[in-house]
Amino acid sequence: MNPPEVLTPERIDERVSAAVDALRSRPQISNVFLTACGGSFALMMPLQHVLQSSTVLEAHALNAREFTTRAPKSLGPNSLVVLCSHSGDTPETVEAARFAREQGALTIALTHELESPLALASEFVIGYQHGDAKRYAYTSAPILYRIIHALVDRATSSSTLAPATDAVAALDGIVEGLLAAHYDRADAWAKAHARSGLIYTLGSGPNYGSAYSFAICLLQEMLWVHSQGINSAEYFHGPFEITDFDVPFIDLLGLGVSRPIDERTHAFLVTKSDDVLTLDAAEWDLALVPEALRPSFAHLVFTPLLRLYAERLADHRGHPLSVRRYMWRMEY
Ligand SMILES: N[C@@H]1[C@@H](O)[C@H](O)[C@@H](COP(=O)(O)O)O[C@@H]1O
Repeated sequence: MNPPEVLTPERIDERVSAAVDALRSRPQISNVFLTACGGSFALMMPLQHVLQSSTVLEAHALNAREFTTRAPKSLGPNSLVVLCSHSGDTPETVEAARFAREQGALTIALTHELESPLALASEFVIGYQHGDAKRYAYTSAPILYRIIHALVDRATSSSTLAPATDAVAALDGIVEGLLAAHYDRADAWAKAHARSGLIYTLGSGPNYGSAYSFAICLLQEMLWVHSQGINSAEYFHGPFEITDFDVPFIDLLGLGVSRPIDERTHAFLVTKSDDVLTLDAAEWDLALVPEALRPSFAHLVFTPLLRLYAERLADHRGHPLSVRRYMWRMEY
């Protein structure tokens, strides 16, 4: 059997350049809507963080159905709408692209399926790599990261796209090194949690999306484990009351301005739960990533690292990540 066809880096880079040129030449961009569903929506959360913390652009990360239902009054020809759908046929995301174009917004969509309804509905379409033959640098999240830095540069007259692109080029080495280093730990954690019915995930700032997608996509959707992705900044405002010695948590510790949020939560958590898996970005070798970018870059590492833990969990539970009860199997 032939290996599945993978889009080449050159082809992806061409599409990224076309989208970057389009957002550079747009006469005005005053707001940005980052919209998708599920795991693809989670990819938008760190982008909103980058835009809000470094530009005066109004930036909104919204589920695609929320986006079309709210029909933001500020959406129009001065808007950029960034969409993502792996399949390219999630109806809510396709409808969001159509709606955005009707309002005159510039639409840039990422999808793995270049002939899909989303690709046809969007003005600029960028494909990405996926599956065993992928390079992490050419998967969806790092491509979005590059595009958002082009927008930061436009909005602030800075030059972050080149260092962000260089940082992304280092992603494969960073992720592969960490996957090898974490394999035994992930396997032991997964074996210990082969019967766990519930696992919470915690993260904040640009890493909240990684915690959220791990909870809703990997644990709930794919492994049928009860979960919630809790923003560490919200932990003391309700969720900490369920903490107990035998309640499992995965706690993501990020970098930069969000780290004190994570550290405060972590310090409390480990005194009350004996079952905390801590993944700490401060332990990684990020020498090839400029220091200023490391806080927002970390999510590009957390997501594939968490996937290793899910894959080991799937193996120990005898529950492949591909199994669904309802999704894609019936009308809903
Ligand atoms: N884990 C995700 C889900 O969260 C999402 O609802 C669905 C549609 O996603 P997409 O629009 O990216 O194809 O598929 C994936 O399995």
